[in-house]
Amino acid sequence: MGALHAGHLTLITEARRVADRVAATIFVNPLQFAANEDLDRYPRQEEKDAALLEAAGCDLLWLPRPGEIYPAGFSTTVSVKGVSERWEGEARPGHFDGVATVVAKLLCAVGPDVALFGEKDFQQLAVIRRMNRDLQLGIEILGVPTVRDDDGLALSSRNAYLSPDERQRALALPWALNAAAKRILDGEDVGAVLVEAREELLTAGFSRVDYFALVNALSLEPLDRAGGPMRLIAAATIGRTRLIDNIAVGV
Ligand SMILES: Nc1ncnc2c1ncn2[C@@H]1O[C@H](COP(=O)(O)OP(=O)(O)OP(=O)(O)O)[C@@H](O)[C@H]1O
Ligand SMILES: CC(C)(CO)[C@@H](O)C(=O)[O-]
Ligand code: BAL
Repeated sequence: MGALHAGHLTLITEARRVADRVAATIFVNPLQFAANEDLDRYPRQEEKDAALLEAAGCDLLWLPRPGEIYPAGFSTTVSVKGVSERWEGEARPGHFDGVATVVAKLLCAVGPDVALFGEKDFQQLAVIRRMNRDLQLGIEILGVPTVRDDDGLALSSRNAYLSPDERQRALALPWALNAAAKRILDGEDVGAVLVEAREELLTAGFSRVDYFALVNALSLEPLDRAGGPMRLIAAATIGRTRLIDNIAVGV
């Protein structure tokens, strides 16, 4: 969606390692924003982004206009059930329909062999993998580990909304995830760890925690005790900014 940072550029670097030619799209997709969300203020800097992509080794940039993607009369929705329903799906109703619809269109238009997405949007990656399998698009979907600032905050275009004070307080999110992961691996009660993590975020200055959950890393189903491939996922709001983050638990 643009306003590129080192996380996005890592997708290009990784793509270069696995493919001869690399294409990127920048499209702030209206379909995945609810009416009360930040579509209008989402940062846009297309010329700077184009230069960053070129320097990172991207061969082709497609910047579609909304009317190219959604011409008059557009009537199709791609809706992935199951894995999209909880967490972001609950907090942002309709969001994953918007994501799946646009990603299906972008992938069909570009026709890549491989497509790379960031693990920062962990549930989004799971939704796209499911769609790719269900629609038999035959694309190899690769997840790229989250790129963080030196102090641990996951890079996100939305970090630009944070005041210096909020930016400092936002560190509580990766800290709470890391602390909770250690405690779960140490065998502490999962329910108690998750409740305390929410409290830590509220104490640090987050006004709202949409979820702080231990999930199966493949199905995104909630876990009330440790076992199998595990991921901690969280979404919380500080000031006017909603941040998401996640980490692997174990391995
Ligand atoms: N810190 C990061 N590390 C790795 N990949 C990332 C990171 N941030 C975003 N990405 C990936 O880049 C792609 C484009 O994401 P998008 O344009 O929504 O950026 P974003 O920085 O996540 O923005 P926002 O936080 O505002 O949603 C997605 O596949 C996303 O998962
Ligand atoms: C996958 C995506 C490009 C769909 O608009 C967007 O949600 C993103 O950038 O993460
Ligand atoms: N980074 C996922 C896209 C969104 O938040 O709308």
